[in-house]
Amino acid sequence: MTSVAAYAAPAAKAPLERTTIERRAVGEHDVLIDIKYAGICHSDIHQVREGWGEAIFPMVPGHEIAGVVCKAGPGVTRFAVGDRVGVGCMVDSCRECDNCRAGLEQYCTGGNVMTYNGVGKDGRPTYGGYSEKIVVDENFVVRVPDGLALDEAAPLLCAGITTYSPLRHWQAGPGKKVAVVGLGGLGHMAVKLAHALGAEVTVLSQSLRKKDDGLRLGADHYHATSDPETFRALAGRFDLIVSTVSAPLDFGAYLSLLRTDGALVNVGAPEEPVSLNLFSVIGGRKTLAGSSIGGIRETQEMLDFCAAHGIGADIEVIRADQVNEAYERVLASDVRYRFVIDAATI
Ligand SMILES: NC(=O)c1ccc[n+]([C@@H]2O[C@H](COP(=O)([O-])OP(=O)(O)OC[C@H]3O[C@@H](n4cnc5c(N)ncnc54)[C@H](O)[C@@H]3O)[C@@H](O)[C@H]2O)c1
Ligand SMILES: [Zn+2]
Repeated sequence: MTSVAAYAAPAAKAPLERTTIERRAVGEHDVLIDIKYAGICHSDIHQVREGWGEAIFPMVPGHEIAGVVCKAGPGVTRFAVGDRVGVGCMVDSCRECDNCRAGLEQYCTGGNVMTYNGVGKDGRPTYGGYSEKIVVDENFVVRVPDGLALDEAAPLLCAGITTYSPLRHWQAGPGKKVAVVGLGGLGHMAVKLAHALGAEVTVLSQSLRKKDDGLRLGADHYHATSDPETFRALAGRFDLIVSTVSAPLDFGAYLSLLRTDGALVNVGAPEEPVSLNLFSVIGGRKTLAGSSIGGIRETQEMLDFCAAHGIGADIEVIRADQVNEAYERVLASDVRYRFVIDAATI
């Protein structure tokens, strides 16, 4: 066991504070990662506040981890000391179910191990990326390509893969009209990725406040959802809508923007249920779907795609002692577009 410094919430809704946690000894197939940067995802805030239900405390959040391998177990074959690597939302899975075998570890039916707020195969709680070091099985570690800076790469490990996976699955590309709802951490990555995949991209944001940013990120069009005219003008327009909003939405209104056979894929994870008049999917044979992060193989594919297209996240690097303030700013939609903790300040 190794003691490392970390930022943890001691109880639900409590501010995060500096503390010390134990990391397991580096096993046969493990790597020890010197964490350089950890992104702040809205999911961290949902969980620290127990918005998704009972959670495990103390909680060290953080599932957008970028760092450098500083030790490798004797059985490690894919990584060596000095390699630049990333870890996302999962650190293990059953590895035997159909989904794991298909590279869809995020849909593991045997129980996967989340990077934090989970229980590891050793029976101990898992602690995430707001810490100096982490020990992870090499099968749940991905390589950060040389062209990507580690600070801009960290958010790709969740915000990047969560938007890349549905864009690929629903075949965003040339000739497709894609809308992105919400321009936060996930939303700004969805815009960059959909644009790089060749789709025509529209941002649907509450106001026009971030319009210049949206166009710079790669959007072709930008509309305010607070303006009822938006829903009249864009009715029946899109092949695919990706909603990244962290609060409940009127999905019926957004479904009306799809063309026949279009799909609205929700990746936002609001704390409250939503209701829907099912006539919104019956007319036009529409799909309302969800999607969770992405598998390990697809996460590597996404990082390679980002490196090939020069895509990183737009970030604001902060000191670890600014984390509570950053949470308030995320909740107030005051982030452009991801806070990233400099782990050297932990
Ligand atoms: N499905 C997954 O695998 C997965 C992965 C990561 C995050 N999430 C969830 O996705 C959500 C977004 O995460 P994030 O880190 O991007 O959060 P964020 O706070 O950075 O972004 C959310 C954005 O939605 C905007 N918004 C809020 N209400 C809106 C509305 N009515 N219309 C349009 N925009 C609105 C906010 O202003 C903000 O820009 C969270 O609920 C998070 O838990 C899901
Ligand atoms: Zn996340």
